[in-house]
Amino acid sequence: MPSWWRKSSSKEVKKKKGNRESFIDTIATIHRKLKSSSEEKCNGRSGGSRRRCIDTVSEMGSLSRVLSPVPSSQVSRCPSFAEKPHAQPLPLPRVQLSNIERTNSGISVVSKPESDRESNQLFYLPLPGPGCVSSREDHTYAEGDLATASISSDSSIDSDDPSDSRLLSPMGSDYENGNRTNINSPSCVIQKDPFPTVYQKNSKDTLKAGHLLCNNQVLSTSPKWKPSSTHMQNIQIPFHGTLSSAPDSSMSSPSRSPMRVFSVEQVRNSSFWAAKTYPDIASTHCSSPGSGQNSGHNSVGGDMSGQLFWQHIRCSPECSPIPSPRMTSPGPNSRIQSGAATPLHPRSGGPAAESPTSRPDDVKQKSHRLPLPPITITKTCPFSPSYSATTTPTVPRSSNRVEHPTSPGSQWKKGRLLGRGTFGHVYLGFNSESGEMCAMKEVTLFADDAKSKESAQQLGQEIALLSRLRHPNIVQYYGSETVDDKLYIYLEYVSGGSIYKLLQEYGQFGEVATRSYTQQILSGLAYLHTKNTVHRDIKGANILVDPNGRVKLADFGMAKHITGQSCPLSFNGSPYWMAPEVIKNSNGCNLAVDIWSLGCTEGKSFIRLCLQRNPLHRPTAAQLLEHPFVRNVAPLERTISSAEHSKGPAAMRSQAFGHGKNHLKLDSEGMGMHQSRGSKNCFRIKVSLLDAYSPKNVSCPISPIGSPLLHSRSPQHVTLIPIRSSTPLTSSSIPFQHLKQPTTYSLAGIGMTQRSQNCGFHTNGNMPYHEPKPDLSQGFPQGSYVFRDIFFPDKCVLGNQVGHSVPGDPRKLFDVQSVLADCVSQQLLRDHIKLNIHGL
Ligand SMILES: Nc1ncnc2c1ncn2[C@@H]1O[C@H](COP(=O)(O)OP(=O)(O)OP(=O)(O)O)[C@@H](O)[C@H]1O
Repeated sequence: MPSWWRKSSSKEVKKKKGNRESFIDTIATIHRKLKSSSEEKCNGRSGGSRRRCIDTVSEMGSLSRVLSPVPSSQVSRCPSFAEKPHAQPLPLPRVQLSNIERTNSGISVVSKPESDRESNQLFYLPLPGPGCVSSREDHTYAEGDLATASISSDSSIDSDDPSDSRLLSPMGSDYENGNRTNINSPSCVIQKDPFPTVYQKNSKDTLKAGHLLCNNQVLSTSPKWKPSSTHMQNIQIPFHGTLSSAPDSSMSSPSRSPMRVFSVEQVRNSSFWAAKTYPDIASTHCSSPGSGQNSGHNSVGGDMSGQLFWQHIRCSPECSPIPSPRMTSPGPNSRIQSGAATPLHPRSGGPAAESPTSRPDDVKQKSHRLPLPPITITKTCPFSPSYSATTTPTVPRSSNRVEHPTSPGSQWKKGRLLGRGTFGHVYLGFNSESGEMCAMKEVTLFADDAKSKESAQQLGQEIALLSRLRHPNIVQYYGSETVDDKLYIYLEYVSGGSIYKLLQEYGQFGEVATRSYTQQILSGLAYLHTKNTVHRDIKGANILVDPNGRVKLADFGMAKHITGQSCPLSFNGSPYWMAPEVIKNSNGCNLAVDIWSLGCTEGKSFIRLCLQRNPLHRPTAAQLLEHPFVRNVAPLERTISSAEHSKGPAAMRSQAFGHGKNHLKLDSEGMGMHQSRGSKNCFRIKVSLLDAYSPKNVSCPISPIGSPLLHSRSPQHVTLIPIRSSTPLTSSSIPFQHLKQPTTYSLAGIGMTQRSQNCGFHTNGNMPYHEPKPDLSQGFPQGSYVFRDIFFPDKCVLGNQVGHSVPGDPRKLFDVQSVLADCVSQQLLRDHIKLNIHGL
């Protein structure tokens, strides 16, 4: 070999190694900071606070331990197992035990230096230690864990990849699917704060931590929920071959989706990416063996020519005219290449395997196999490279489950691919010991990527934020760990997939679902905002649904904790959901940006409330929870449960009405305005959409999930005609203050003939309404759609009276208000509505 070549190669190796270390340093620094923060809290406490501190540390997620800045200490703790009299071997088959060493450290996996990787190594599988026991006392919302951990029998891949079902032009697809901005596209925007402050670390510390991490190769987090067993050990399992524990895709790098808005630096480098040659890609087929899955976000198969070819023939919604140089996902042909061997990434160091429990010669089984007992798995693939990745100390614990698992050796095994995101793939994780499931977000950390560090920062930010959140409408964070060059984030498994996917597969939602989802999203947002955290990427693809209809906000990669009134100006998120102030860089980011995004994502009923250009005019999430569209919405799961015990279809319809408190009353009163079928005592209200009177100057961003109510097929027909507006429409926005204006909507019913004195009210018994007097020449009078009763349910309108008192049965009027509110909500969904009531 020529000397110049050797020199060059040496430099290259050093460079790559340096990049790798630098990248891992970033992760390490993030984890160290989290740990440091936790330790500071701990040190500031004493006595009885100690336990609480431990809990806090545990609850903060494994991140603080995984990426401890002092990994050496963690490592040193591993052998201490011998000193622990309570240390007991795991109930694993003998064939395993011979190769397993245990420690009592709560620290997870530690592997040998890279130089030893080709030999049979011992590395520690993460098992929680006694000191990591979490009381989980404040796990208020843990009840949802089991509900969401249902097993999906669908062997196919659940992908939310918008590219799956669309043949769109790059721009068009981007627009319709709302994917994040393509850094290479003309519409790309600039992120002003590419590096969150919290992750701007001291370089020395970073280097130190990173070095240790590199030496150890594998570090894992402490579990968010740690088993309370007193026999927590780590296991050392001989390692054969590569440590690529989840080498499903050799191209899984933490690169971003082309549709995501990123930093200035990224944008600047876009030309670099566009012009760059991609030896890694060219030399590597991007396939996801066994995935059988829809194409990934930014996936194109194989080398660059393959990418271009695919884009030409398919134009994935996330495809950019300029293919992303950092394609992280298997190509679209991965579906038909299911089971095909995955070529190695030049640095993957070993053969890829889709599943850690898979045999290399049984690819199909890799992606579709059922969870097998540990002994079976072990015999099949006792120490496969990917086996380590599926082991984690992280054990989700719900309040209604045993806190002391019989076996402390809970191990996550990577299962089928659930979806692909910007940073990597998400797999189903199964704990064959406990039977639990989780979602494993896997990110390959290739340090030769100039942007990997930033990717790590973003992931670290997501981890840091998620670890502090606990709410039934937010995907629960379980923990994270770094295994070799892969980062795993363990999350609550939400088996229903995203709203986006559900809409794609099943079409529009009914009103009950829409209202329920909206209400739950708002609940999650309200909680999030109380934490001064803004999600910044609310959209259908990031809202998951469990089998019981419970909604979970997910993907906090763009989330940010803000201090003060607003966070530093940044441009993150998905353009078509972005609030105007974000786009205009006028006010930076604030909590209100999520409200705007919500208006773009759910139904249309909130659109005029949410999509107000002035963020100060937007109602808060808490205020929107009082909107009749979501107020009193019964949880879907409760509705289903109640329906099972109902006496007949009428009761079920009543249940399905959505007003948990009122639907029975409505039914008995014959006021089931949303029931147009079968209820003799009901009247129907029909809605017609007149495009000719569509509102003017109304910002109406296209949602990738569409509007469930725009093309309603629901038999529920509601018609309202706005007759007047106390606030003449002068702009596209409706100041929130105007919501306090008197009600000026209309609802005509049978026999409603009594006209009010000053508002054009008509009454029919207890049924208030307004005479429809649409000023069509003015367009849609938006102001008339916002009325006090929506937000002030205690102030009822009866006849021409506005007050708190409710003559007769208060529930009746409340029902009426609910009905009216529903109608107005419907009214908000349409550009123009025509009254057409049919009495029965
Ligand atoms: N907790 C979960 N349960 C079930 N499926 C999940 C879960 N988290 C993610 N997924 C699936 O994986 C896909 C990608 O996940 P996610 O969006 O979090 O990744 P990402 O890298 O942050 O993507 P992006 O930032 O581009 O939206 C989701 O669309 C969903 O299909």
